[in-house]
Amino acid sequence: MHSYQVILLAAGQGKRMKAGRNKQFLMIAGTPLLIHTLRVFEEDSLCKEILLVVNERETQEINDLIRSFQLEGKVRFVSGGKERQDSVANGLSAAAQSGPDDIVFIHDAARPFVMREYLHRLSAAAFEEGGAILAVPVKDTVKEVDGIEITKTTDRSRLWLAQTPQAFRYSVIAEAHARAAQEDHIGTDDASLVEYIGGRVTIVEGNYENFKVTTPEDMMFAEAVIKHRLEGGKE
Ligand SMILES: Nc1ccn([C@@H]2O[C@H](COP(=O)(O)OP(=O)(O)OP(=O)(O)O)[C@@H](O)[C@H]2O)c(=O)n1
Ligand SMILES: C[C@](O)(CO)[C@H](O)COP(=O)(O)O
Repeated sequence: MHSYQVILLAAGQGKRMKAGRNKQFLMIAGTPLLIHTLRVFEEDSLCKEILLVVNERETQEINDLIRSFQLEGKVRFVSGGKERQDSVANGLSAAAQSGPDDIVFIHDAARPFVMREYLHRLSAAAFEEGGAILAVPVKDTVKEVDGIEITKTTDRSRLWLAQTPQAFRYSVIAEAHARAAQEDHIGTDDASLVEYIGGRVTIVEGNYENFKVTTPEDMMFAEAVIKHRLEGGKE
């Protein structure tokens, strides 16, 4: 079992949620979204430290929130950046004392339902392979389109939906972000930056409950997951 640090990303604006504020503060079953996610890592004995990346303007509010839930034990605050990739880069800078083979997780705080068993599988895979991500098989047929015209139907059997955490040996992800910054290369996830420099990233099959809370209907799905778990579904 390999311990890890997690760069927990919470410095976005939640624009697609249309809530007028950072979605991390929105309540799911009476508890803020961010607290649900923080709790997972606070309670995981393999998690050594939570590098919580936040918008500087929200630091005090988030710090007060964390203390009110007594979840400050492993948290170290990091300032977020303009884009998600910038926030990750700031998190990596804060983790710079890590050894080259230390495992770093990068996780969207907007994914509150990741389960501990998957975190442990991911850590082992990242240690063995250098990089690993949670992902789930596509369930729908996926089309490429031009405007409204379908130009291609992709081979679904080879398509997976990337989730987070995405886990890497520190040296691997640090090099990938350094090269991306040097070459102004932007990726929508961190695995793509490792792929960009020819690095190996593997898949650990996760589950569909680990979705990213992004748009208003996701709040309904989130409430349903909590209800299912309270009624005895697996934690
Ligand atoms: N500059 C940014 C942008 C995003 N994130 C974080 O990255 C995660 C995934 O991003 P997303 O779901 O897109 O969140 P937002 O950027 O807040 O959403 P939107 O794009 O709708 O504004 C979120 O937990 C978000 O807080 C971040 O830390 N720093
Ligand atoms: C990293 C990610 O969650 C993998 O699916 C996704 O790419 C984040 O996208 P976002 O637009 O920054 O939420």
